[in-house]
Amino acid sequence: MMQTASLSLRIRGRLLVDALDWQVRPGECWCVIGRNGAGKSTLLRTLAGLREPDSGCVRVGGRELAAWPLLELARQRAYLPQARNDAFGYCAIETVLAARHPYQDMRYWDAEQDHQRAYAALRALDVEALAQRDIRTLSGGERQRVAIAAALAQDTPLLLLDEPANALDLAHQVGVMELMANLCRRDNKSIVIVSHDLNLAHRASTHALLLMGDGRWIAGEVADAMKPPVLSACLGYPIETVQHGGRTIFIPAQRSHHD
Ligand SMILES: Nc1ncnc2c1ncn2[C@@H]1O[C@H](COP(=O)(O)OP(=O)(O)OP(=O)(O)O)[C@@H](O)[C@H]1O
Repeated sequence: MMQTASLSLRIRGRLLVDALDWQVRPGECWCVIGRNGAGKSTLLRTLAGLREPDSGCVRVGGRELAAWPLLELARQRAYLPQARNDAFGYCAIETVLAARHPYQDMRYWDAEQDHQRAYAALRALDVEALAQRDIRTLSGGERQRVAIAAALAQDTPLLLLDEPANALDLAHQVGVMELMANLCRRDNKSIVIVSHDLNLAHRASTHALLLMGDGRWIAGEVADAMKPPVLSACLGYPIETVQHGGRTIFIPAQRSHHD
């Protein structure tokens, strides 16, 4: 369970998020939606504990972020940043094994289990065959999948993912989002995903948090929060939905030539 209480975020005097009171419960998959610069990545970094709130607080498991010893916090939440500088000369399996570090001081744990978890994560992201490859020789999408595998291998109840489907081909975009939805449903994980793809987000999420860019925010179940009028206001472009095969598809409205 993750909670924010009166969380406000500011950058250079600009209010990004104003007094956010929000709860992410086990089994919930939240997508975070907003325009470029609305504050999505800033929010995720704050939730991960990598940035101080400007006011208010973030609690994980009922305890304020700052009160968690780092190693213990690393067993609570995994964070996939939007951009990475992949380390020099490491192969894929080593980067995923590094995510097991928070468990290595635990006596009941052994290296064999770490290997199993790491390989299972690579398998879940369809990159097991690349385990021995130098990270820098991987394609952008392959590297992104290895990074997601590392977040998964960290084996935390809370996952914070900044645009995980970035650079992925269509099949892997769908696959990754389905994997996340399943982790919520099956394993009761809490997941927060920043996404610019409304259709992918809608398909995988139970809830949505809309950042309006001026501090205002809207949080709720997808059926309520992802309605065209609010989404259009949030993204600054008219959005329509069509129903297709029982699914809701979001499309940018056609503007006439006279607009
Ligand atoms: N270190 C920084 N110094 C100055 N301004 C910053 C810094 N980090 C972020 N910003 C600004 O804060 C705002 C929010 O940035 P943020 O990365 O959170 O947006 P975002 O919603 O994730 O955008 P995008 O959709 O482009 O990823 C932007 O206007 C950005 O330029």
